[in-house]
Amino acid sequence: MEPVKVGLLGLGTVGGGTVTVLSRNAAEIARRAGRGIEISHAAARDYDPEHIEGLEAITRIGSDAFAVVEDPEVRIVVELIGGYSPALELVLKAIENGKHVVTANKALIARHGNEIFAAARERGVMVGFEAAVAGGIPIIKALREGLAANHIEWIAGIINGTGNFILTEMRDKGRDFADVLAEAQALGYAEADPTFDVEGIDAAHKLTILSSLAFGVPLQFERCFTEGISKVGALDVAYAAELGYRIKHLGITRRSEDGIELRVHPTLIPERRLIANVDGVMNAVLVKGDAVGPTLYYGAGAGALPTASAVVADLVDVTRALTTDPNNRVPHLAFQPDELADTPVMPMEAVQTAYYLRLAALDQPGVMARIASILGEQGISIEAIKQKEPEEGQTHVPLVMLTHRVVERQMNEAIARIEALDSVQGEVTRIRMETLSG
Ligand SMILES: NC(=O)C1=CN([C@@H]2O[C@H](COP(=O)(O)OP(=O)(O)OC[C@H]3O[C@@H](n4cnc5c(N)ncnc54)[C@H](O)[C@@H]3O)[C@@H](O)[C@H]2O)C=CC1
Ligand SMILES: N[C@@H](CC=O)C(=O)O
Ligand code: NA
Repeated sequence: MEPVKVGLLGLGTVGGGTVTVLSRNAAEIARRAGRGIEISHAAARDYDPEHIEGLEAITRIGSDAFAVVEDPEVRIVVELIGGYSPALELVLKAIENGKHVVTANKALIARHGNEIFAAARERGVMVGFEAAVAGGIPIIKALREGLAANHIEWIAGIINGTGNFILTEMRDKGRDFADVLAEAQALGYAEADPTFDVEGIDAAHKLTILSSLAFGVPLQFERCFTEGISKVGALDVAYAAELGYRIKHLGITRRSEDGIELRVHPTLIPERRLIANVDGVMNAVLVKGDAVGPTLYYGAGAGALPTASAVVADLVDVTRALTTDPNNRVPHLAFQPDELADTPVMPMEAVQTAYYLRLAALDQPGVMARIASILGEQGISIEAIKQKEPEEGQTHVPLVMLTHRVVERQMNEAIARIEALDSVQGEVTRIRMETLSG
């Protein structure tokens, strides 16, 4: 059978990796897919021909991405340019032209996926996006197919490689934040706008996708609570370690009677958990299903070849399913499109977690009692409290507390009241905690 013809948009980190994987493993991929998969037309604004293995196999390379989606020979368009525009217009045009799409663009799927999947359904084409979440880890496949028997209860994941790389290097080598971020950018891990990585926006895009796949709800990126890692300091990392915890940037989505939690924030987790020991650019996703129990998926979350592994796996899937009845394909969001539920996403104020708190207070009789009574009045019980040595020349001493679980609204109130005390200096640092056991 004739090889299936692919149009490739973008020849950067992931585009280059995709060319390489398709060329290196061409024979094995064809044995799996039932026919060869070849890039017949590529477009990129700029690329480095010296460093892309397999580039010579591409018949036509230009700079006009719209020419690729209009190319009648192309059956599958692979979008690897990133961003919202013109990626959205290109993907919609490809679908309109009856082409299948594969993309690694989580920003696009999280914000425009509902529209894209509706258009694809209408036209009877497939949209693959395995590379969009946790890079090379086949987590979308796992949720859509492998765990299809389960009522999924919650997911917690380290889903941004750049952020995990930064936290790991800062903790293990005492390196400076900006210096590690520059290295992540040089290695091709970071987003075009790296604030997406450090402020949790990229993780929120991915979590939005995971939540929809797990609970059968439409994509609702705008409802995701997002807090980044830029304020995580060396002091809190060290205090957390003394207490037996690691700080990880987690995406957490949980379903309960009250709705769906959808939140990305730095989180203290017990250091004995496997996921607490996932370091560097590696990602890990913990999924709790009612039948299977907890399952953990681990692998490289960013980088050329790991991400290309997911892009090419989607190409194989699409190739295998080219002739199938569109109604019998695996639904984009795991649940049949007419079966999506309208379970609400809970406001962060209504979410319950335990907390790590750090504050600076005057070392005087009665101060600790006052703080404890404010917490008590808000229904917050303290699990552990430690008074640290004051820094050289400081009048206030650091106090570190771990609390039991409480609704965020109560904690906001308690923090506001503690910060208003004359005996307390500056702001209270708060980091949410999860045991990830239930
Ligand atoms: N770098 C990584 O490790 C991962 C990236 N992704 C996603 O993959 C996508 C691509 O990311 P990278 O490869 O890192 O980006 P990149 O910046 O390395 O490459 C982008 C490529 O697209 C081209 N391009 C941009 N705008 C264009 C336009 N209007 N017309 C034609 N060409 C255009 C550029 O010239 C370049 O060749 C993004 O959506 C990103 O979020 C997903 C997982 C991992
Ligand atoms: N910038 C992202 C790339 C992969 O999705 C990350 O660092 O995880
Ligand atoms: Na993936």
